[in-house]
Amino acid sequence: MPDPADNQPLVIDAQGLGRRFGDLVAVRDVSFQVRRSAIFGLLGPNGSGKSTIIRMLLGILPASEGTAAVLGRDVGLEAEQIKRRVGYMSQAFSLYADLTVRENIEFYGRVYGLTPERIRERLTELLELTGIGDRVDQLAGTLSGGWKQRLALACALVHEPELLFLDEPTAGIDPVARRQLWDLLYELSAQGVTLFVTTHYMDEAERCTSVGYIYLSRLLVLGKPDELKQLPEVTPDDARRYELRAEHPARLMSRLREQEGVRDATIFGEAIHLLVDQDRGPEELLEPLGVDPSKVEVREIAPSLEDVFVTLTQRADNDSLPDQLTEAPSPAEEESLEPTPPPPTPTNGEGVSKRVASPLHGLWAVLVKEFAHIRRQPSTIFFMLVVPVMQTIIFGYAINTQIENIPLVVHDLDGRAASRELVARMVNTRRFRLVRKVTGDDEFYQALRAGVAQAGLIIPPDYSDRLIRGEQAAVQVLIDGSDSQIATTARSTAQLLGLDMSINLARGRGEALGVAPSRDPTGQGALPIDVRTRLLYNPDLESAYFFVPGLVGIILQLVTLFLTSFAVVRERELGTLEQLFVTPVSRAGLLLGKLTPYAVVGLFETLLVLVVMIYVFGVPIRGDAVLLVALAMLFMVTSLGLGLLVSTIARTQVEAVQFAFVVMLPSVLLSGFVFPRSEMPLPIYGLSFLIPVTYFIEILRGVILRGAGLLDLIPSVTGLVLCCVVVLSVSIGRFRKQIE
Ligand SMILES: Nc1ncnc2c1ncn2[C@@H]1O[C@H](COP(=O)(O)OP(=O)(O)OP(=O)(O)O)[C@@H](O)[C@H]1O
Repeated sequence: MPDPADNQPLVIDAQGLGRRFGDLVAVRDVSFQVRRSAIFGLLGPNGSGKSTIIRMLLGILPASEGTAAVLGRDVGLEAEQIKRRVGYMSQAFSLYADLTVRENIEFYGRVYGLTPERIRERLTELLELTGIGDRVDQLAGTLSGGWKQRLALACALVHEPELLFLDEPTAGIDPVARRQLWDLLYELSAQGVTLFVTTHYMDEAERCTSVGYIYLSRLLVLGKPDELKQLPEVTPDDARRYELRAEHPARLMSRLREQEGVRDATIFGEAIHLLVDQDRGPEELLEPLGVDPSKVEVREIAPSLEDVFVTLTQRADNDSLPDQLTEAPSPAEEESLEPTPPPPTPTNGEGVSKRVASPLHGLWAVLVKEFAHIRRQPSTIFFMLVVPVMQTIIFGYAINTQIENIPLVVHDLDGRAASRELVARMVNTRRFRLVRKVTGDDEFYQALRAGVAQAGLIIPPDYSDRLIRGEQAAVQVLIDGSDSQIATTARSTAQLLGLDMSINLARGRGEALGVAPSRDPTGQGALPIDVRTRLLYNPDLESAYFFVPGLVGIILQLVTLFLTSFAVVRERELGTLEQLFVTPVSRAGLLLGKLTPYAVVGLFETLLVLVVMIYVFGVPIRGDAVLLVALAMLFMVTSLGLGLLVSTIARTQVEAVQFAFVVMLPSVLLSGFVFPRSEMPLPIYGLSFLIPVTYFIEILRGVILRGAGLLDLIPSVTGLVLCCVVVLSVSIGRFRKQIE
């Protein structure tokens, strides 16, 4: 009689599905169909490919071969549309342990776009359905295994899916909880929900309307449980199946296996299932073994599903991998309910080293294990090799504490040979590098405020005239005092140069030609050239002025980078990210939702650090504080992007720390935070332009110390905007709603 269920529409249609992970074939040419309201059970031993099939059907893992349609849509092309209509309960507990039962359900309700009212209704319905109402305010992490599964089921059902995937829903829970969960599944099936369940338990397979058995990545058999039991290859016409109950079944089974006519003997609980030639009765088999038939309960039986799978597995082994698997236990044996007797304990200490434990006992074992960990974790090797090389290069090559090339702006109002010589002498000291010649005061001060120059030379219009007249000529050297190290060098170099030129002049002209020595305005004898230095912005040369603003940038980057990369990687490790991937939450929604809280935290952190800077270190903000906070936000977004980038590379939290450290190292050492960038060799100096915090430190020092405005900061702001765009595009581009 045709089964009405066969007329139901197709819900899953998989054709030739395959998936490879490198050389490993996890799923090979799997085809099957599931119709509406069915409870489809996918069985198979560990690692046979069940979870991989579910992930492909959910669209979170691309198939290497074949196609699949779920609810009439192609999983490869229309995964997002499918996600609204399916639910998924993953193998591991993947809910938020630090949220309560209610909060978890509400969260998933929101993710699926339910209105607050509908969420309230669904919460009540789901609490009732799963019976978890008493624990609604308990933290999910503190629930016992069975209750966790019910909560996971409630979350998977919040949006009333038409199709529900359950990956080993009853693994690790007690028999009563298992039964209760299955009662729930029946109820759902009666309501028209299609269920796709993977399991290891044969009794659960018996409860399914149709089952597939997957072994070594291939689907061995597919059908309704009753049909499968009638497969001719399971019980051939010339054979019979019997169940035998006797004392010591395990011992009896191995003896029976050696009997002629016995095709198969397997333990099922306390009984033995025998497949024997039709012309051999069980009594005939027991007699030669000296077993009293009256002490053995015998009955003819139909094959169970387990018999079906055991038989088919053995056939598959014989057909395809005769040598490879002859010694491996079959899956049915592994899953047999008969407890395997423990290996005999050596009573006289046989096999155990009798040597007295040395103080270094176990060292070798631990060493071997640790090397294996290191070898298997490529990020550790990268970290161990790349970081020291980076450090060595930076410390040995890039960091030069000798100060040279201080950028100099010159405002030469005289413009004649003597003034040009002064400029040339300054540059020849190699301490200064002429970056700009200006013609107006505004331009001169702007160059210093914008940080283009750290020293400025003003030569008065009468410089040459005074020298010719033998009067003292004064020039002014203005020095940016923010970096006390640079400022001190600039000041002493300028003063020494003035002295040196004066002596030469005095010697060369005054003494030799008998010209009277230079005089100062009061008519007193004086040095011919008076170099007057003045420190701007930080006249007392407080080192806090230099370091603290830079520290604000470094701290902001450190905290946001670590928090963000951890936030994403932790979810990946816990499995909650996979759970989120199967929901219709958009990539932008997921990312913004994850990053915004950290942006808010970062904003408060910025304000806090600035307050500490002003009131604890006494470094006031000379410029516009609003501009500063706005640019700090821009930097923070970049930093969050960097965190996200790290999280797309790192698989574990340990890796996240390592990668974040790799990002932080150049940020601290090459950004100009401690060591002046102008002193770095050209390639490293060029590299420092790729580091976002370089621009932010320039901005911080500009606004805080020199009162720079937006126009002064255009180069740094442009650099930061570019970094932000690049970092965000790369990290968002790399972040996929898929398991890689
Ligand atoms: N992301 C991955 N990278 C590499 N190999 C993987 C990945 N995911 C799964 N595999 C491998 O693919 C094979 C099938 O794994 P899968 O998790 O689908 O098996 P399973 O039948 O669900 O097993 P279990 O019952 O233990 O969950 C296994 O050998 C597994 O190690």
